[in-house]
Amino acid sequence: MENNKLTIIKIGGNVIDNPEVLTRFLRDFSKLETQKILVHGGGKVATRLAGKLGVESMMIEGRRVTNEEMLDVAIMTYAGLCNKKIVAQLQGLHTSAIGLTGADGNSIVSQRRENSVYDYGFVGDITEINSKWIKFLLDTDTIPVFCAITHDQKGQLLNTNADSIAQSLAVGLSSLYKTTLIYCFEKKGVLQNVEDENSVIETINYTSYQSLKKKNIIHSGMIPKLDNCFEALKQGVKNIIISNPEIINNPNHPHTSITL
Ligand SMILES: Nc1ncnc2c1ncn2[C@@H]1O[C@H](COP(=O)(O)OP(=O)(O)O)[C@@H](O)[C@H]1O
Ligand SMILES: CC(=O)N[C@@H](CCC(=O)OP(=O)(O)O)C(=O)O
Repeated sequence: MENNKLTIIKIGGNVIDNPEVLTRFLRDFSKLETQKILVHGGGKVATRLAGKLGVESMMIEGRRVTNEEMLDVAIMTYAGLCNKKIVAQLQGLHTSAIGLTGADGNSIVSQRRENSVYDYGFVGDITEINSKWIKFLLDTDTIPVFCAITHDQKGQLLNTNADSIAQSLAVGLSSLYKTTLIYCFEKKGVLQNVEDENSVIETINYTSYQSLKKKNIIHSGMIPKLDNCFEALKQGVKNIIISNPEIINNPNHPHTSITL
């Protein structure tokens, strides 16, 4: 185990929602020979369960509007169903994993988003990462598995985008570890043409990002993801990759590297 290297991987809803892809990913993830943290979303699962419970889903600019009922659905889905299934599979792979919300161990503190044009409800923006406690877990060979729920230190849980959680963890831990941040989703990387899997853009810097956005080559969920990448780079994270889960056991697999 390389103790000064840390790999933070975020998996999106389309990976979580496909049991075969998830199982294969977790098997490869468990074999990674660096320290590691897993962050997962599950937006698609939450939307589906909310529908079954008669709770309407609304997204604005890639973020879920979260009223009290939707917050309950988010907590049940992310902190319960998705998180515990992943942790159980990791235990089955003989790794020691612990499933966490930001409230557990006071690991991720956020504040309710107030100064926005829209009222997102119970949505939190991250203000602090408890790096010392997370390092303690890593030092005892425990793999933290974070879901998309944080807390405000006043007793309130908040829904927080999983891409932002991965970004903040990478920023908070990059002074302690040589940190690599990998966003895994269903495509091989950021694509020149979303319909063509083989059009992976190898490198994106801030200038090319602006131009790709203007041409609408990059849109919807990819915009907040890349905003998170550039924020992480600005705050000292050195290595950021976007690809699909196959990147974990094959570094030569196509992927997009994000640079400043
Ligand atoms: N140029 C692009 N290359 C790849 N995906 C893109 C691009 N532009 C927009 N997208 C969209 O971004 C989505 C990924 O964002 P999101 O759904 O938030 O990811 P995640 O599954 O990690 O939560 C893809 O499903 C795709 O539809
Ligand atoms: C505030 C906000 O938008 N939270 C997200 C958290 C889940 C998430 O990020 O899931 P994916 O990574 O699968 O999209 C949501 O409820 O959809």
